[in-house]
This record gives sequence, C-alpha cells and structure tokens, in this order.
Amino acid sequence: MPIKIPEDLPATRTLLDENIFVMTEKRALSQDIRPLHVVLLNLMPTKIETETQLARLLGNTPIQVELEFIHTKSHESRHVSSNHLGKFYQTFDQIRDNKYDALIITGAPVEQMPFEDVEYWDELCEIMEWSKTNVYSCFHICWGAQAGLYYHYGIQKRDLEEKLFGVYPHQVERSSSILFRGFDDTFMVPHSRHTTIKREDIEQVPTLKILASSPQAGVFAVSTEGGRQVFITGHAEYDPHTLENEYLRDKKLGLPIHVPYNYYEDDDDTKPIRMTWRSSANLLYANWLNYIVYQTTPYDLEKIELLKEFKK
Ligand SMILES: CC(=O)SCCNC(=O)CCNC(=O)[C@H](O)C(C)(C)COP(=O)(O)OP(=O)(O)OC[C@H]1O[C@@H](n2cnc3c(N)ncnc32)[C@H](O)[C@@H]1OP(=O)(O)O
Ligand SMILES: N[C@@H](CCO)C(=O)O
Repeated sequence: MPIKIPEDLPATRTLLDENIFVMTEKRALSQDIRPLHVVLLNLMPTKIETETQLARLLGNTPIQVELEFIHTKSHESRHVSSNHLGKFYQTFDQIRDNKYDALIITGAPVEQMPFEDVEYWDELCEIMEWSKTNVYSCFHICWGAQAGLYYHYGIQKRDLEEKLFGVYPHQVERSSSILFRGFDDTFMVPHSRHTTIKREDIEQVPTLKILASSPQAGVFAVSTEGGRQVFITGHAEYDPHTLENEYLRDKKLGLPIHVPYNYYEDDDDTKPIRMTWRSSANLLYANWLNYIVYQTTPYDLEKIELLKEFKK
C-alpha cells in the first residue's frame, strides 16, 4: 500500500526517487475504494493446483480481490472433473460483456506445437482481443506470455536445444519499474519450458520494455509502458514441489530430463528442495496488484479505454 506523507517532507522526494509509492494528501482524499475484479483464464491441465497457487499470491495484499475463473469451451479438459469446472468456472461467452481490473492468462503444456494447432487458439485470440478493451491489466504467464507476444506483436517463440528446467537467478533491468519495486539485486524464479522468446525480437517492438532477465533463462519480464500488458516467462507461482513432480513424471516416461538446476541441495535429487523464490513471487504479484492495477484502474470499470498501444 502507498504511504501518505506531506508532499514537502524531505523523505517524499527521496522515496519517490527510490521508486517507493508515495501518495500525496490530495490524492488520498480523493481516492475511492472498491474490491478488484480479477478473472483467471486457466489453461493448465493441473487446474486446481494452479488456482491454489495464484489465489495464494493474489491473497497476499490488503486489497479485496474478487477472483473468477474461466476455461476454454473449444478444448475439453481431460485432467479436471466436469463437476469442478461446472461448479467454479465460466466460459468466455458468459463473461464477455463484463469489464475487469485484471486478467491472468496461465501457462499451458502446448509450447511445442505451432500456436495455430492448439485447439483453443481461435478462442484465446478472441479473449486476447477482448482484453484490449475490457481489461485494465493483463498478466500473461509462460506459454500465455508467448501466446500474447505472438498475437499482439507477432513475436515468435523459438525452440531451445534442451528444456530450460530449474530455478535461475534474475536481475531487474529497469530500476524504475514499479513491478520490481523492492526486489533484491538477484532474485530466483523457476522455469520449465522447451521454448523461449528472443531479446532481439522484443527489442524490435518500441512499445515493449524488458524489465528483468536472467543470464541463463533469458528475458523474464516484459511490459508495455504503464503495465497494462505484462508478460512473464517463468513460473513464480510454482509450489516447492511442482518442478519435482514434473521431473519425476518425465523421468518415469523416459523423456530426456536433467535434475532441475539449482533446486535440490547440492543439485542432488536425493537431498531436500530449497524454496528460494517464494518472497519474490509474493512481491511480484503484490506490486502488480497494488501499483499497476489498484492505483491506476478506473473506479468505474466502464471507463476502461482501449490500450493506447493499439489506438490508431
Ligand atoms: C510452457 C508453459 O507454459 S509450462 C506450463 C505447463 N505446465 C504444465 O502443464 C505442467 C503440468 N502438466 C503435466 O504434468 C501434464 O500435462 C499432465 C500430467 C497433467 C498431463 O499429461 P498427459 O496426460 O501426458 O498429456 P495430455 O495429452 O493429456 O495433454 C496434457 C494437456 O496438454 C494440453 N493439450 C495437449 N494437446 C492439446 C491441443 N492440441 N490443444 C490444446 N491443448 C492441448 C491440454 O491442456 C491437456 O490437458 P487437459 O486436456 O486436461 O486440458
Ligand atoms: N512445464 C511444462 C513444460 C511443458 O510445456 C511441463 O513440464 O509440463
């Protein structure tokens, strides 16, 4: 939450220069408060796990968040019961007339096929198009980020020689980015993917800013100015055991997989897991919700405007 202090207190200038959110008295007096409306497009087969992971992070703020769930109607999920979907999920058709403060598009294990071969690609394109006018800030995760960068900006994903699999050190590249306010010089994030987005391809698009990256894992966070679109290539939301589950699954199937990098003590899979990304995951989601969404979304959701990047 922002701190409210007199505008002429010496600390105000110092904190503003440090990228700490300071609210002037005038703004504080005029701020209207209401719950945030967030919708989660869950493309993961492990839907319940993903709901839990993201709800945990979104719940770590003093802001009230009303979280809704949608799934695709053009792909029938095989790994979650229709009972669960029927009880907790809607389809896009049921929410398309609504406006939201935020949309999260999750990852999906479809990165090795062309986007157009994914059964729900057309539906996802429709949702991404809708997000430009009906959502204040859209947060894309892993394959969701690749899909968003491809759909909105024509950026292709590239195959990696081997699966990027483990927990990697990252650095903030733009210290003025409010999304990374309060981050340590080095922070850890899990990655688990066979494909990547190249820095050179992102740098071709003037409206996209690279906010954080990793020497081994490459670009991590990209956004438009102001953050109405955020693209995150890793899985900050993963639980301590998620990578282990993927590792054991692939080993059992005889797939080429190495011990997840920097995950077990001494990189030894008989030793305990070291959870080194929890605090940065919490901070990333708290910063996004607090600063990018809550402080700038219109009080009246009907006033959400088309993203300026797409205005003619
Ligand atoms: C790059 C990223 O974004 S990483 C994020 C993705 N990570 C994960 O999904 C990790 C967890 N997933 C898993 O461990 C595995 O997918 C499992 C164990 C749940 C299922 O594996 P399998 O049974 O071998 O695969 P299966 O062929 O059933 O397909 C798995 C999922 O891929 C997706 N999928 C596969 N083919 C298609 C396709 N043509 N179109 C759309 N989705 C597809 C679906 O989401 C499917 O699950 P769902 O039907 O429940 O939605
Ligand atoms: N994280 C995913 C990558 C596949 O897209 C998995 O291991 O299932």
